[in-house]
Parts: sequence; structure tokens; C-alpha cells
Amino acid sequence: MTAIELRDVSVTYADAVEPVLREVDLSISEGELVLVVGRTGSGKSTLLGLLNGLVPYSTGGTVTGTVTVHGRETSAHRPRDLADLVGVVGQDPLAGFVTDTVEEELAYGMEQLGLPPEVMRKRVEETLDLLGIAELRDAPLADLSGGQQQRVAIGAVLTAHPKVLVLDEPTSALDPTGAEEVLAAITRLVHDLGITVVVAEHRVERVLAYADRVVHVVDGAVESGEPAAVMRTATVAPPVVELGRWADWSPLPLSVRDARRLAGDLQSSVVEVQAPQRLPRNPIVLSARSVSVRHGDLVAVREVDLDLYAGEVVALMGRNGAGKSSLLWALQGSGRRSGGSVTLGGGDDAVDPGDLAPAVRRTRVGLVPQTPTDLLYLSTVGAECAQADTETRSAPGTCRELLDRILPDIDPATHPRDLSEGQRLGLVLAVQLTARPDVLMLDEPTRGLDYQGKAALAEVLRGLADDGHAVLLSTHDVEFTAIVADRVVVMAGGEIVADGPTRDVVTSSPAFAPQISKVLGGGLLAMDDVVRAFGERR
Ligand SMILES: Nc1ncnc2c1ncn2[C@@H]1O[C@H](COP(=O)(O)OP(=O)(O)OP(=O)(O)O)[C@@H](O)[C@H]1O
Ligand SMILES: Nc1ncnc2c1ncn2[C@@H]1O[C@H](COP(=O)(O)OP(=O)(O)OP(=O)(O)O)[C@@H](O)[C@H]1O
Repeated sequence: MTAIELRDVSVTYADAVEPVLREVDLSISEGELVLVVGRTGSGKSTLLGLLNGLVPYSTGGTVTGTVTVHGRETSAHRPRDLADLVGVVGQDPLAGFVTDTVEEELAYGMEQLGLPPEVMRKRVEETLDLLGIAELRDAPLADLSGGQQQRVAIGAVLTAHPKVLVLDEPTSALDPTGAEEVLAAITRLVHDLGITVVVAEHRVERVLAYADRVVHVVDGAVESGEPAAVMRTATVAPPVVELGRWADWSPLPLSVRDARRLAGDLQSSVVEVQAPQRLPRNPIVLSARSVSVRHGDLVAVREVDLDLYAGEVVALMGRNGAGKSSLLWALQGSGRRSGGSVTLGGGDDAVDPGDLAPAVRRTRVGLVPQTPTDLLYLSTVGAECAQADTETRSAPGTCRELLDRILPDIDPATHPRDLSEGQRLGLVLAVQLTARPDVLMLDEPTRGLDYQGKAALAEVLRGLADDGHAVLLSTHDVEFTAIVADRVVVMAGGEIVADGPTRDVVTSSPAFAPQISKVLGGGLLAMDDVVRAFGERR
């Protein structure tokens, strides 16, 4: 049975010269799990938005052709009249919340459908367990960590048992183990209830092994087929696929398991290629002693000691709710701190960032928040960049140059609101990087970025570190950590439980080891290491 049918669909946004999607034909069967991939800004969210009429209903623009979901033409219904059929989780979970607490949010969709109270209670309990958030049932949504919010957002649509589940980057805020659990739970629904799932994801490595089919969005067109066939030439490729292409393996590996089967002779020629990693011991730029953060009764950060050195990029990792964001904000000086001291700089210039005026603080300790959109308030990309240059007394064009390095070709006349999620993040990153603060902190800075964008961001951050700055980023993206970080600090339950050179920390951890390390071992972390060890092509 066909669940979703797109016939000759084109989408053109207002003021755009070219359609973002052009004459798309796509048919998805009931019970399929379809993974949508493509470069940042290629049109994945647009494709997803067509499935419940959000495009064009709330985005504007012109749609031609027909989109049918279980026989209902979406253009003839408002998105909320399709809610019983299509459940959608957007890229920003907080934006979609309508109630105040976890339990209310999980029940809301079912109330709208008028389900009996006993059914609602049962499904709420099942979903709390399924997503591992039972202890949060009474928690206010606004107080949850990013990953906790993402779980609730997924749960809120699951409880309504829609026939079609649409998820836009559902794992971007989830810790690696949590992402696996959530995807396994979703796959179970596909198998047991015959639900159709359409998921767009930049961390392709997390979802590829679960996908029945891959839809690749490129240059306004949509290419759809068997995962291995589409991934052979797709514009985005996770590390195992890149490894398979590099080694010319057939069939193309889609998972670590596939790759290990094919890697026999390569594995045996991997000698411990890398010398033990040593961290630079430059001057300390920021020093924290016994820092604690309480939110009411909850101790989110417990007596943490941490030194950041000039010249290093440090990745802060750990489960959802471990206390990473709380620590970043406390170190930066604008967040809550219930105990301990933070010192920025040394000697006579040493200062507690909490004592600095906000305008000065920003130039010394920058923080790119998890939902960075709040930082944009001008009406064009060009104006945001010009403002960043002026404020930081940088040469005109500095911000734009940074943006072009991370994501080229964004039209300066675009309103930031009309950018895709990744493009918006790219703009905020460029704005913050223009300030070149002594310490730059970033909270989960890769949402919406494709592999190329992440590689470019890594290069920019490395360059900043090489110029004597320190970078501290909180991330669940193990592949990004592998290419960017010198050092990894792991938090659990508000405390630091591991701290050391990236290779030492991640390769010994099943949750944090990147794909290349899992396949080849030998201290290799990313494709760059493979190429360095074995050459451009096998
Ligand atoms: N409401 C809108 N008005 C005008 N242009 C838009 C609007 N929404 C998206 N666009 C443009 O359409 C293109 C595709 O955006 P879309 O969000 O579909 O991309 P995406 O592939 O989901 O991106 P990402 O990987 O960053 O999530 C982008 O160039 C974006 O600037
Ligand atoms: N404003 C707040 N009020 C009450 N509790 C909060 C608040 N902010 C965070 N918390 C709680 O503090 C704990 C740590 O949250 P924090 O956001 O620091 O974690 P995190 O490691 O950054 O998580 P994630 O990886 O999901 O972003 C969580 O249990 C969270 O629910």
C-alpha cells in the first residue's frame, strides 16, 4: 500500500529565483523507514514539510503538483487536520511545545484526538519508558536539557500513533547511546505497527543501518533507492561510506559491522600509526575551581575543576542531562553558579567573567548557545555580518568570509528567518567567530551542518586555537569530535569522569569511538588519518 505519493511537485519560496524542489515524483510504501539526506540547505526540511502541509501553509511560497498521504491530498487540509495521520517533529523541539510539563505534552496530541483517558494514561506510561524519561514526568519543559526536550518532542507525536511519522534531525541533541535507543524504538514501531517513518538526518552514520530506503535531495531533485546504491554517489557520506568508496569495496558498507567484514587486510596493515597524543601545555586561559551549579534542588554541576589552555580545542561530552550546558554557561559568566570560582586570563589581568559587563564579556568569552537563533535580529544576512564586523572592529568582510568558509553561496539579501536550520547556525557561528574571543564556547554546534560544513567549521576552530585562543565545545557528535578536538572531557551526573587526549578517551569508549576507529583501530579516528596512513586511494 502506498502511504505517501508526490506527483510532479515543485516548491518555490517567495522572492526566490529558483524552485527549491523541482518536479519531484516520489512514492513511499506503508511501513517503510526512509532516510532523507542532502547538503545543508538542499531542501530536506522543505520535502518533509510538504507531508503535513506545513509547506506552504506556514512557510509561504508556491507549491505545484500533488502530495497525497494515505489518500488525503495535503493541500486540501490544514496541517492540524492531518495530525491524526502525520506526526511531525521539527528541528527545534522547544518551538513545537504547547503545554508546560512533560506529562501534559505527551498527552496533548491524544486529547486533541479525543482518546479515552485510560488509553491516554497507558500510552503516556509506555512512551515515558520507551524514551527513558519516566523520572521527568512532572518536569517543566523549559527546564529540560536539549536532549531531554528532543525525547519529549518525539514522544509527544508517538503517543498519537500516527500512520506516518516525520522526523527532522531527531538525533541531533541526543547522546550517542540515547540516539541508538530512540532509533531502535522507532524501528520497533515500524515493524510492529506498520508505521511509515520519514527521517531527515545529517548524522547519517546514526540512521543509515536502520533505513529501508534513502532519498537524496540534490540540486532541487530527489533521487531515491536502495541505501547502498544511493550512498555510492550521494553528496554526503558518513565515514564508513567514505572508507568504502576510498577502498572501492563492494557492496558498499553502511555500518561499522559491514565495514569490519570487508576490512580484513586493511586492518592487518594498520600499525599503531600515531605517536601518543600529547597536549600543548601553553598558558592557562580559563581556570575553574570547584564550580557547582544548582537548579532548585537539582545539582547539575558538582564541584568541577577545569583548566583550558591556549591553543587547544576541547570537546565536552556526556549523556543528556549530564550538566554540560549548565557548566558552559557558568564558565562563561552569564549563567547560574552556586559555588566555586572562575578565572579568565592570568597575572594582573585575571578576572572573573561573571564580573565583566556583558558587552565586554562577549569579546573575551563567547558562547554559541544550543538554540542560536535568538542571537539574530537584523533583517538580512548581509546586515548581520556587517554589524558583526563593526561591533568587533574587524575588517569589513571578515564575517562574510567566515560564513563563506563554513557554508558558501548564501545570498546576503536573505532574511535570517528564511534560512535553513544549518544555514542559520552557520551565520551565528560566523558572527560569533568574528569576535575572536580568548575563549570560545559552543553548545552543540553542528545541528543542520553537513559533513563538508563540519569539516570547514573544524578547520576554522583549529585555526583560532592555533592563534592562541581556547575552544570548548559541548557535543554529542562523535565524528565531529574526532576531527576537531585535541582533548575530550566527559561529564556524568554533574562531575568530570574522564579528561585526556581525544584518542585516549574516545577509542576506549563504545559510545564515543568514531566509526573509523571502530573499524580499523590503531589510533585512527577519521578518514583524514586513513588517507595520511595509506594514501589518497587504495
Ligand atoms: N520559509 C522560507 N522562505 C524562503 N526561503 C526558505 C524558507 N525555508 C527555506 N528556505 C530556503 O530553501 C532552501 C532549503 O531549505 P530547507 O530548510 O528545506 O533545507 P534543508 O536541507 O532542510 O537544510 P538543513 O540541512 O540546514 O536542515 C534554503 O536555501 C532556504 O534558505
Ligand atoms: N533552568 C533549569 N531548571 C531546572 N533544571 C534544569 C534547568 N536547566 C537544566 N536543568 C536540569 O539540569 C540537568 C543538566 O542539564 P544540562 O542542560 O546542563 O545538561 P546537558 O549535559 O547539557 O544535556 P544535553 O546533552 O541534553 O544538552 C538536567 O537534568 C536538566 O533537566
